[in-house]
Amino acid sequence: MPSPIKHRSYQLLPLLAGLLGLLLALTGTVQRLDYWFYDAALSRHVLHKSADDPILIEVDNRSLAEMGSWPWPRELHARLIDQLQYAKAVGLDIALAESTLASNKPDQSLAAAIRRNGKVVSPVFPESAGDTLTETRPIPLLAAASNRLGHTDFERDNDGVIRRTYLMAGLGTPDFPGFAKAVHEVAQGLPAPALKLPFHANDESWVRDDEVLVPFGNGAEPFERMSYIDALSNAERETFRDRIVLIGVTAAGLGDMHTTPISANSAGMPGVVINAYLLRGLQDNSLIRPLSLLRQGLLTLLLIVALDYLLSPWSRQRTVLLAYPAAALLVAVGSMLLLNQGHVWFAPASTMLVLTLAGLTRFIIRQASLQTLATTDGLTQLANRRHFDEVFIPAIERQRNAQQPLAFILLDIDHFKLYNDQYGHYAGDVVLKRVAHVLRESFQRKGELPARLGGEEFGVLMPGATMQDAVDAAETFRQRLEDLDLPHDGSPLQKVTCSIGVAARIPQQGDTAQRIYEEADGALYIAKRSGRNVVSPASS
Ligand SMILES: Nc1nc2c(ncn2[C@@H]2O[C@H](COP(=O)(O)OP(=O)(O)OP(=O)(O)O)[C@@H](O)[C@H]2O)c(=O)[nH]1
Repeated sequence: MPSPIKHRSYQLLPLLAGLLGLLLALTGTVQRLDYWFYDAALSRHVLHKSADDPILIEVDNRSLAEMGSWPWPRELHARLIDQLQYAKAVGLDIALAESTLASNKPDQSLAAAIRRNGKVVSPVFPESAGDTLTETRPIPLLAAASNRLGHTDFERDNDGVIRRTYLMAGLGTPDFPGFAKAVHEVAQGLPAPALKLPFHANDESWVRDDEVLVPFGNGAEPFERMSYIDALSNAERETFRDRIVLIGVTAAGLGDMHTTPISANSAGMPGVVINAYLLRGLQDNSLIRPLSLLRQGLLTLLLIVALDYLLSPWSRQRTVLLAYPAAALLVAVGSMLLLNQGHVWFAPASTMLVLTLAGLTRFIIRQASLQTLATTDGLTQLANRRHFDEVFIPAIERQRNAQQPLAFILLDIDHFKLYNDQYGHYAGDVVLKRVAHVLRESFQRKGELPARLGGEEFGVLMPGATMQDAVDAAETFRQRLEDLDLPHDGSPLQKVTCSIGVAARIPQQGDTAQRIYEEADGALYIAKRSGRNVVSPASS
């Protein structure tokens, strides 16, 4: 069926837009955008100091310079732990996974200090040993003396930056609290849990649960730091009263250093500092929770439905084109506000992408349907006069340049006024639709364009057709219409028929649409005069 719409390719655009979206999602571009938004939002988040903030005792370069190279004797750690007897909780974020070789006296003295203190949390983390994944814990003596163990596992995002961790994790089952959570539990006075047996497994993986984003902030670090060597001084004992203390390695090159959103351009952030931020988040309830994919998807859907509702059909195309990207921008701003005010992370990039694509799709579909409306006759769905002229005029030019023929068929229903008078206007409309249907069926070749030119007058453009071709095609159509036997009492044949005039030739200089139309109209007039229901070729 010849289409009255010129740009059917419009309808492919939503598909292409969808594919582009998929590509952006698959190549990780969307995720990178989310990271960018997240980091930008965090950089607007300023943290303020509070009395509950942990104190960090750091194995820093100064302590190393004064106390000798690492590892230090365990008796030294025992001394420090004794210094912290009045602390609310102590996170000993130092790997003590190997026994001292010479004798186990140092281990015993550290274990005794840990036990005396009673509020020490020690670290556990996953490590692969060949094909096997193991939990690396402090040696059993120290693990047993600790109040509890906490895992120090952070998740590295695709761009290598640490933004999130899990409050629970473990081999096979996630039953170790995160290190900061464990320290927080001790500070809250929760009873020490029973120590689980070490777990080694070939087929178990490290399982994570309860995802949170670390509430890093911009500006000055909100917690105090103290060199290990200073913390050993008796004068400092009172400093730690009722405080949460984290002990860890911060000297460059010695401990674990991680890239974080606020340390991306510097040397990295020691694990113990990340834990301090986490602990702070736990203390003042400012841990950031990511919105689940399901909720995020539902919210996106809701947004699209709401926008669709607001942009009801009468809104202007420009509004549609601008509204969706504007909504996408609002989503970005909203997600930043939600992060800073509500401590919830709504990763905006995919929603923004979906909104933009939805807007583009809606715009394209509306554009296509507007074009259909502008080029189609509402009653018969054939091309309208305007569209017919748009095609007719350049076709004349083209055929003239190519020295190829062109035919124009003009047809008019016979005694249609009588039909309307007798059967009513509505029945007349039905006849017009039937005629249009037969026309569509009769002129299906490439380039042929049947159209309703007005009232009960139809035209067909046949580029490439000679007079003989066009007269034959017109005759076939005339016969088909007659064969429909649509009753028409006012007609001598008692059925609906039409008269047809045909103009056809290789267009010459000076040939215009008007001239060709008038020729066909003259032939149609002769057809009417000669008794109707005939095809009459124009004599040019
Ligand atoms: N039902 C209906 N009738 C229409 C429509 N457009 C035009 N007409 C009618 O078509 C009729 C055309 O009548 P005329 O031009 O006098 O010609 P005719 O009665 O067909 O007579 P001949 O053409 O000489 O055979 C008029 O009665 C118009 O009202 C339409 O959209 N629907």
